[in-house]
Amino acid sequence: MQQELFDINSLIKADLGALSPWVEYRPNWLSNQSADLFATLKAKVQWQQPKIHVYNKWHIIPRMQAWYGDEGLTYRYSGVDHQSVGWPQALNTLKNKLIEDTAFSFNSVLLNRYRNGEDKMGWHADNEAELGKDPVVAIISLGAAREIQFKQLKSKTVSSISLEDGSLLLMKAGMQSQFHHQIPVRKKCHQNGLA
Ligand SMILES: O=C(O)CCC(=O)C(=O)O
Ligand SMILES: [Fe+2]
Repeated sequence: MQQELFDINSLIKADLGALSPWVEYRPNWLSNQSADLFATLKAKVQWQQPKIHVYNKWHIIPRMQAWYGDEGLTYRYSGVDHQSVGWPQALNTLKNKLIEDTAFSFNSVLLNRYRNGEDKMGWHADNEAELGKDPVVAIISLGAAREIQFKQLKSKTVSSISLEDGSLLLMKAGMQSQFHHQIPVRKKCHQNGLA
């Protein structure tokens, strides 16, 4: 049976602002499974820290990453083509639960591991051609809570949501063309987070 996603309006009234038609947030989506999943992913995933070329300089990305997708898929991120080798079991189970609960389809996942509050991701939209036009993007968070900020490009309004351990955030169709998002530095956070 398809579960109703929580309406973000009823949960984060103060910060919601311009976001309400575009995102849905379910704080305890993984109930008590998040610690096991986090431990499995930390141990089993081949975490990488690629270098990217920006404004004529090479930078090592300020977080760890790994990508998985349906077999045969190629995905370009951080300037490198990644060829899919299929889904590890833990991620396949998670993907199936996501598809069942949201009734959207998902073909790949980018794992981002923030080792502490200094690790971050800058302003961007998830608008790579491989994701298709107006993609629906889900963010599943594990470990230490980190803030995600959304900037509406037209109004420049910035809204934020705390991504709690075990939460699911859905960015719905159309969002990527109207907002950018980022995971800013949080110097007081000394723990691991993964999304
Ligand atoms: O780590 C997150 O919560 C967001 C990551 C993100 O925006 C991305 O991978 O495109
Ligand atoms: Fe993103």
